[in-house]
Amino acid sequence: MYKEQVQRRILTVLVILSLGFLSLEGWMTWMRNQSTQELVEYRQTFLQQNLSRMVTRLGTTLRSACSDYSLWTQMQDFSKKLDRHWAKVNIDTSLPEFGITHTWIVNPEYKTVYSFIVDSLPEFEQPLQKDTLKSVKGLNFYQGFYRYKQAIFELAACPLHSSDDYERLGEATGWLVLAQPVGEDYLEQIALLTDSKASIVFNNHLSPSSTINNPWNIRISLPFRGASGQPVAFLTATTHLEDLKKLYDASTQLIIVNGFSIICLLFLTYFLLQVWVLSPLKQLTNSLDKNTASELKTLLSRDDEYGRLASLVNDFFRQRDLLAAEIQKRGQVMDQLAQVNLQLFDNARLDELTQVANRRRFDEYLASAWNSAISTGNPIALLMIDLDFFKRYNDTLGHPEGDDCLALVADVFRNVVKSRHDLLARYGGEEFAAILPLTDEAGAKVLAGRIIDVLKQAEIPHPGSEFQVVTTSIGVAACSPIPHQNPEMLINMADKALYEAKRRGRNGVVAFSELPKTVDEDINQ
Ligand SMILES: Nc1nc2c(ncn2[C@@H]2O[C@H](COP(=O)(O)OP(=O)(O)OP(=O)(O)O)[C@@H](O)[C@H]2O)c(=O)[nH]1
Repeated sequence: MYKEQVQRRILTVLVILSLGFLSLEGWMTWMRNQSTQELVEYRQTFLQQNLSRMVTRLGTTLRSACSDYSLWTQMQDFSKKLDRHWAKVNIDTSLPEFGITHTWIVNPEYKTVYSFIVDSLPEFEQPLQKDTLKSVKGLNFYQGFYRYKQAIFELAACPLHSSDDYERLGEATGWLVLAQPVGEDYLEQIALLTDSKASIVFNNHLSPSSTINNPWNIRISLPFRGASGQPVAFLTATTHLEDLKKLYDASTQLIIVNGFSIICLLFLTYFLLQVWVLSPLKQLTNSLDKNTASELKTLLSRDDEYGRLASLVNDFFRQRDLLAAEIQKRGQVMDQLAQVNLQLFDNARLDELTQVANRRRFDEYLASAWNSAISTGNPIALLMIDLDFFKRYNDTLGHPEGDDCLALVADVFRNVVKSRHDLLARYGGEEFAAILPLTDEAGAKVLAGRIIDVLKQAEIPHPGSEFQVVTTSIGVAACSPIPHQNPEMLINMADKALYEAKRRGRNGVVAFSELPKTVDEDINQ
């Protein structure tokens, strides 16, 4: 089974691209956060610096204004005008691009307020006069006395205008409010003057703070210090970074849309690769796997590289089929040739007249059976079969009849010598031989006797023979050969026995073992 490497590689590339793009997205997000953070910090710093500058300038100017403060006028009007929101005064300064709002907050709990104002306030005993506190160096001041948590405060409020000394801060409108605790008696004096007992709950009090209460709303408070260096008021500025927030949200959206688009793009890429590359590739490999061109049908109609490839594979299959048919045909021819060869081989080892094995086949088979007997230790026997008075047969009946007789006798012998291991051969002329592997002398003698009997029963007429029918004499020899002995020995033994059978009157069987001892010695010499 092969591995689908192409698909795996494409997926790997797509995964790497995804990771790359996601890293890019991460980097973009980080950069966005970083630059936003820098902008926020920049604005914060700017705000802080600006506030510091304002506090310094306001302090200087107020100090100078308060030093000229000599008349208490419009007290009653001011008291009436004050509402409970007086303590929180908005100053719209010149930072429109940042949308900064400043808020002055007076903290009555700071006793130092008094120490700041005391240098510049007139004596309390000084009679208050109307319309004298209208303007001091371009600044209008109002004053009131109020009660807060059992304490009484004197409050000075300074409206801020764009035309005043803070014009460098831009359009500045609102109030600066300062406070100092005062005694009951002082209040009573004022009440007498104003004919009213004013009191107000300082409920809009805010604690000074310097926080960024959310990323898009910076609030900074700076202390407004009195002569002794203690904070007497706080200038609070807030800026709403809506523009930055919009930018931030837009970039977030962009990053999300980008990420989504990239993922969609990668999926689309994979889909297209699947359709254009992998699917036809699979068809091709399937076709080659299944070893058939049937899978190539749809590919063959294409006019691109896959169509060409499919056509080449198709050609390859066709040529392979042709080649296979050719190989099969040649195989058949080879089989036929082998059969002919076998036939030729057999023919070369067949006696034409009698259709039994010829002398060459006899020699080959005897050698092979002999070696096999040596290696297995089994016995092997040999019959030498010689027709009796055959010269006379030829002489009386003619040579052609002699041939027919030999063929007839061979048929008779073949019916007797028919064991799978035995071989009947024409040894030469009118002499036959039978090689009998795995047979000892006794067994061989039995078979030889049967040959004699069957031939006699065949009753082939032989006018020249004293038996009147064709008969044969058989010499039998058998042994269990050992290495270095050769089959000629067995032939000689059978020959000797045959000679003895002839000598004893023919038409009979003589075994080599029946011969006198001297013959045996001759053979072994
Ligand atoms: N027709 C024919 N005769 C053959 C053939 N081969 C050998 N002969 C004859 O067989 C005869 C053998 O004669 P001999 O060797 O004298 O032996 P015999 O006449 O059979 O006498 P004994 O063997 O002693 O019984 C010869 O006359 C050969 O010509 C053959 O193929 N065809």
